[in-house]
Amino acid sequence: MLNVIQQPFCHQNIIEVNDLSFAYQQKPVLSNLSFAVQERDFVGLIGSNGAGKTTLLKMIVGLLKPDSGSIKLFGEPIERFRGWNRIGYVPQKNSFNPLFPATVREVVLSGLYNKNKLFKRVTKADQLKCDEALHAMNIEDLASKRIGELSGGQQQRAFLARALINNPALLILDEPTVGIDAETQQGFFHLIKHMHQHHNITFLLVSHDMDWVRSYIGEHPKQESGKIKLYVKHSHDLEDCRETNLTHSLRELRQRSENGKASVSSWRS
Ligand SMILES: Nc1ncnc2c1ncn2[C@@H]1O[C@H](COP(=O)(O)OP(=O)(O)OP(=O)(O)O)[C@@H](O)[C@H]1O
Repeated sequence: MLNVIQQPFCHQNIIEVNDLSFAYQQKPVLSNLSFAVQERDFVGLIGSNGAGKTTLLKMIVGLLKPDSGSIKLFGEPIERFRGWNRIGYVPQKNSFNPLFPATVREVVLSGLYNKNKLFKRVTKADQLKCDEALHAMNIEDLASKRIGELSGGQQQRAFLARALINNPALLILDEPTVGIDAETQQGFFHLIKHMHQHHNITFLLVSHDMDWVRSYIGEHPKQESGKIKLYVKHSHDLEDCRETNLTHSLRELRQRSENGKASVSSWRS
């Protein structure tokens, strides 16, 4: 069983996994897993094929129920959690039939629909959020293409735009660079590093790219459980937390007074 990460005074745990176990038809995949992710951590989840990384992410986003143990999101037990628009999730790469009828715009807009909004009409404000997310990912020109016509890297950007449309505090990415070329991968890693360092986003990333994980997060895992290792990097030195937090509060205050809420256009800088 893992030790829970020590919490510094100024950051909240936004994911808490406690004593989690899961089996597929009696085949155990995760046993007694415990860890916490703090606001503004970048967590790399590393493990061999079949270690249970995707299964873990699916439980964290509510697609699978643990057999035992508990999950809290932003301090709320997952069973009562309603703030799903604070979480952006990009599942493992889907391969699309080129004839799949949805356009990039429709795919990105679908990030706005949770259970409550499923049948809601798309408003002008929704379209604007979509434009901003497409702009942030530099794929405005692809908006009316069918998603299946896009290259792997372009699809990845579209799914990231879908995850960003709600301006989430937490991004959960499952092997986001699989099947895309080395140059696009570098661009993608550069982008998420930038989001982590400058836009206060917390990341939970499954990746087999050990070179990148080591170079950004560090050589040594913070925790290990079963076949899963967690590499963790906070976005700034812990001793700077007090000052950094104050800056964030002021920025938030300013954003609130200027336009009510933060806009995804600030992703692009
Ligand atoms: N729907 C399912 N039904 C039965 N077994 C499953 C199902 N999904 C996954 N498994 C099994 O559970 C184990 C963990 O799978 P999971 O996809 O979580 O691993 P992973 O660490 O994400 O692997 P990879 O690195 O290959 O993506 C594997 O042995 C897999 O075969």
